[in-house]
Amino acid sequence: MAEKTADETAAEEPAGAAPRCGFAALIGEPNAGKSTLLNRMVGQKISIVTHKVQTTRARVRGVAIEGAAQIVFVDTPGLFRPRRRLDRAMVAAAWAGADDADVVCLMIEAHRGLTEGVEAILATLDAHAGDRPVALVINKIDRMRRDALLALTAEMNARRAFAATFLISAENGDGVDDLRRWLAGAMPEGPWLYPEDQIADAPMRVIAAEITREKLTLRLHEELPYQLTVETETWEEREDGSARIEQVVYVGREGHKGIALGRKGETIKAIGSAARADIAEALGRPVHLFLTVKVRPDWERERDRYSAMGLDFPEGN
Ligand SMILES: Nc1nc2c(ncn2[C@@H]2O[C@H](COP(=O)(O)OP(=O)(O)OP(=O)(O)O)[C@@H](O)[C@H]2O)c(=O)[nH]1
Repeated sequence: MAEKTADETAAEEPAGAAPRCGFAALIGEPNAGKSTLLNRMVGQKISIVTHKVQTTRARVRGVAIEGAAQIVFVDTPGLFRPRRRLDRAMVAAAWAGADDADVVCLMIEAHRGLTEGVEAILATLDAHAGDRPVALVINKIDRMRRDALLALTAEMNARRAFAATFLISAENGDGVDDLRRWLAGAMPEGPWLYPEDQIADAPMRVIAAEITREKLTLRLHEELPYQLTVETETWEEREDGSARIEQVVYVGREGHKGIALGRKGETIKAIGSAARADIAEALGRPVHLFLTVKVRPDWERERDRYSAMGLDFPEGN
């Protein structure tokens, strides 16, 4: 038997190709399908998906492995015209994610095409992308005819030269493997950043809060769309292997507290049990979840609320 070389003993990656590893950012308007795509590529639910816009608040990352490459995704909040302070923090976080990445994917919705919002992103994109490759990802192709898709591909590429264009459906998986393979090839050569079994690096407390917020958003629909945030306050590992978690739901107004609690606390109870089930599944062990609803009219102006969501606090008014 031939003697082992240093390379063979060190590398966990598949033999043959040199290991690659880098960062990829998905940018796009709210609701483009970034979280759905990320969940599909990464294969685990780490960023919440709802029919609502602007659901991604924390900069949650996931890692996909493709052959000898590891792709670290920065899941960015949707990009839109900022109006409030929180909006500005989210937009700044999205661009910061793009600035950190080796490859940027601009995701648009097939049936909406080149919207004003996409135009606004294109106007800022070059300043952020520099020389790095930018791929165009046209999502939701299940909602559009093939000839119209080809026309949109041509229109977008006439507007800007993209390194590659992918026609995908994040929902049913069409085209996603091609995109992942291309991203893998675009990653710089270098050692892997994460061991293979560690695929989400968002702290579990943040993921647990995101899960509860997803349940609140699903249950409360139009009643309280963005004026709430969830924080994990305490997390206690218990001897029997379960976790005891206390979370606070911050709402903006007294009236919203009543909506979140529901009659005789039924709403928050249902939300709590749905969230508990998902958190227990994500953790792989039993969870005791305690939710409290608090009114905090100024939470959008408080620095601590931002750092709890993994966002920088924007200066100014
Ligand atoms: N028909 C169709 N719907 C999709 C597809 N991908 C995502 N969606 C839906 O589009 C909606 C938004 O998807 P998300 O993944 O939450 O979008 P996002 O870009 O992460 O949204 P923000 O977090 O608000 O920025 C959800 O209702 C998805 O089910 C797709 O390929 N086809």
